[in-house]
Amino acid sequence: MDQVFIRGLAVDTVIGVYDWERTITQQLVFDLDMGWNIRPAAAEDELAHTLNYAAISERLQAFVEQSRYLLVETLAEELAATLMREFGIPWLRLQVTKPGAVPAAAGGVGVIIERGVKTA
Ligand SMILES: Nc1nc2c(c(=O)[nH]1)N=C([C@H](O)[C@@H](O)CO)CN2
Repeated sequence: MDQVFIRGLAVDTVIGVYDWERTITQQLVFDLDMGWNIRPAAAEDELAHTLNYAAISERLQAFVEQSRYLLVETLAEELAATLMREFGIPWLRLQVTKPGAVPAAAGGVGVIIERGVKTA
């Protein structure tokens, strides 16, 4: 299956389990791979036939900015379900990185989820 992707999309939001985290915003970084057959869009050179990564990025930013979850797990699940429903995405892989959470972890910490069905 072909994929449309978004890498390193940074969004500030309220996230975290500790009291001090409820009073500040922190940066999260999103990497998203979305299964899609891109051949129809390529054949007709037509945006309407593919996943519009700009529109999906905007929706992701809006969703995350207004969210107030404790866990990155919950945010990932709810965000994935929302994007799949609204954009008709059949399969996705979503990585949510919380860069500042563990200072010694230079590459950040977070979760990766895959949801939906990846067809050939
Ligand atoms: N698996 C997870 N572990 C932790 C989370 C989380 O969301 N998922 N969150 C925290 C704290 O909020 C942490 O980020 C504060 O530095 C700890 N572990």
